[in-house]
Amino acid sequence: MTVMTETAHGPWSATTRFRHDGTATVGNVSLMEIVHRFGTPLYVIDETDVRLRARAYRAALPSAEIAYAAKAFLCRAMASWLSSEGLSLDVCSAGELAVARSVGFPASKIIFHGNAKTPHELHLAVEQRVGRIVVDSVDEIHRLAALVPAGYRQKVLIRVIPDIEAGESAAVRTGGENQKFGLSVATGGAGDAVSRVLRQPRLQLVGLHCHLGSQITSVEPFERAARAMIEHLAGVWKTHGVALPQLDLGGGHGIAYRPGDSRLNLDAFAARVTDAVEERAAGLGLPVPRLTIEPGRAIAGTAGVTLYRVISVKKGLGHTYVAVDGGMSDNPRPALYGSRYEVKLIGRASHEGDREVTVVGHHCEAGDVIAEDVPLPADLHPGDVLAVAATGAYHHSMASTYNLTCRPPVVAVGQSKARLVVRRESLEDLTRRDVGL
Ligand SMILES: Cc1ncc(COP(=O)(O)O)c(C=O)c1O
Ligand SMILES: N[C@@H](CCCC[NH3+])C(=O)O
Repeated sequence: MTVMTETAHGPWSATTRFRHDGTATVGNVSLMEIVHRFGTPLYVIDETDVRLRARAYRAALPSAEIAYAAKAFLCRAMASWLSSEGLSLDVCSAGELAVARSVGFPASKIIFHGNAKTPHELHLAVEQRVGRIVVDSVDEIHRLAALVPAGYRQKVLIRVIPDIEAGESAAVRTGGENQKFGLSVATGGAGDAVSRVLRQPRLQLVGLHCHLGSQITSVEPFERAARAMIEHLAGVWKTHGVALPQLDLGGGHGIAYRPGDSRLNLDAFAARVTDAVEERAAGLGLPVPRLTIEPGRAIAGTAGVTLYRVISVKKGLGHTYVAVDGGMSDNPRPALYGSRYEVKLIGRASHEGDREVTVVGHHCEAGDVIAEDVPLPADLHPGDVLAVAATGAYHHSMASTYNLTCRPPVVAVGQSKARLVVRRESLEDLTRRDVGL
């Protein structure tokens, strides 16, 4: 008898497969076997998918620097995969820096971001000789310069507000005026920062940075940003006689969360953004800068799957609620951004038709929803296991201990084996962190 195999893709990782008998595998490893070994809720991360995406970026933009945005998801395993794939790393906290450095991620390939880096973070960044620090305020310039020892010059980029906004929801659009990131060209703040950095003998300005927002599925705003940023680089050249060699266009590349969702087309992005940079630079007689891009979600997102156990199925007046053993503490995105997900029953076949249900979490909050109005088999019952797609980015990294819930572990799958890379938080972790009464 042949067992029908559906190749998954869409929002699922490159090696995810579903069979009609209910078997689901990632990298040839059964997800139910992972559940039996490590319990639920649990994040699975497909190492092959991460590596394939890292390679796709390097192949599409061979002369650019690809700096993975660690905020999407970072653990020591992830940092070592990215390092071995030759990527650079965008970090925005001492914690991300520490995890990356703990596996020997080269400091020279680390870019340190943040709108309010603490003095301690700046100190660590300089002490560890990170490749570049992205200046995000005028206040930061003298604070940073004072930390740089004699005989050393810290390379910096300046984050400029491109005044181009894009992204899934207002909460993740960061390229416009009147938000906390970057320096405004319109107010003269960006120009002032350039002059101040150029006057600091211990700082070396190597380029400009911008970031539009996140979960952007159209190339057009990136093309516009590329042209605008080349104009700003030309402005620096005209005013100060310095042709800055680098242009960092940030991240924000969108992925599909559900079948049929659009996502950013990487090849179109590469071709059109490269053309926009080259054409505009040629038009202004400016040397073409080297591009850096900082994709986070587009590298980690589809590599992740969250597995939950169903605790109860409750029929309400309108909706049927399927409650699982996780929720907004492992996935706050529906509550924060109204994000929608693809959910599948795994581990058994169902011959019942689907009905629309709302998958909710176990937290003490009405907005604790994982997936609203999703089709799932009508005979779903407690004990069933559900898989939620595309949870590799901004899930583990945004997890909380709300209701004093233990954060789930991360299990990596690679070379046909599953291994624990981040352990499950324990009740002892939660009680021992309190040090006084
Ligand atoms: C400066 C910067 N770079 C890169 C990213 C990564 O974004 P994404 O995961 O959407 O690619 C972000 C977050 O939006 C960011 O703020
Ligand atoms: N946390 C957001 C993305 C923010 C990107 C960081 N600037 C999300 O889950 O979609």
